[in-house]
Amino acid sequence: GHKDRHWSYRDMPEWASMFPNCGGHMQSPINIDTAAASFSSKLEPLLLSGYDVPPNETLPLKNNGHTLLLGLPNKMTLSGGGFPQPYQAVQLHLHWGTGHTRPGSEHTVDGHRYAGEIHVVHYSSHFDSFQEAASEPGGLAVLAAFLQVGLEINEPYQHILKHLSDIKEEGEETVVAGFDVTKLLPDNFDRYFRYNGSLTTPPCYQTVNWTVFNQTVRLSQDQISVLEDTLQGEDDEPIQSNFRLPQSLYGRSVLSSFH
Ligand SMILES: NS(=O)(=O)c1c(F)c(F)c(SCCc2ccc(C(=O)O)cc2)c(F)c1NC1CCCCCCC1
Ligand SMILES: [Zn+2]
Repeated sequence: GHKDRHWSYRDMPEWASMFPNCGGHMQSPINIDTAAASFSSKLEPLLLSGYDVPPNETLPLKNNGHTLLLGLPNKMTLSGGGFPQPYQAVQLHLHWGTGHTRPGSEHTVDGHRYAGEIHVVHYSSHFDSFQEAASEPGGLAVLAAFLQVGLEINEPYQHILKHLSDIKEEGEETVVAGFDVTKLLPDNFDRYFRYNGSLTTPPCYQTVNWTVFNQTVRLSQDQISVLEDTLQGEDDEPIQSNFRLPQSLYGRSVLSSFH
């Protein structure tokens, strides 16, 4: 109910009654209709600096009951990309499906749902904190890339996935050695979709500048299965299909940085 403000993907229809933003008209995720996307020459290549975290530094990795959260140093800066100002990283997390039969990306492209999706969450460097930025339009920026099943093991993802058995239970936390976080993203920073939307879970703040890479990331089937079968959330239920359904555009347009 209202007081405990706790939510789950099962009670997605109730989110708007507990968190008013979730019922707004600029919600995420969305289905990206590639034919309806309009090219914008303002969408220059993304510039990521400070993402190569030295191995002698550690990053916190937490099972927060909804996903795996990797805490990021806010020296990691996102700029270029037609952004009005630079953004600083907060955390990254993943969304996935169930039993490699039901895929779990949040965004879909021409109705296609991918196996999973990575989100790197940032806040505008105009503000001193995530919370402050979260209440301003464009205050937040999330980089999203689709995870697909490929034939090879993805070593950079293994750097995180190898720790999941240590944080099976909700609330458990461990640390991973610093590494180049850009290696979790596609290598083409020039081709992406752009639209204004929201966080995809409560509190659903409608202040997110979304960037969805056109190129996907490939993980092995085993790696996707580790993601789907390891972490447990509330009452030891496995965390699976932790994605929100697509939201209406209500007239919003999706831009693309490429023809
Ligand atoms: N796709 S998304 O970016 O909206 C998103 C999700 F879909 C998410 F599912 C999540 S996880 C749920 C929110 C949450 C819960 C607990 C903790 C903690 O114990 O530290 C942290 C966060 C999640 F953390 C995020 N990103 C968060 C959104 C809400 C809270 C503010 C933190 C940064 C962005
Ligand atoms: Zn997310």
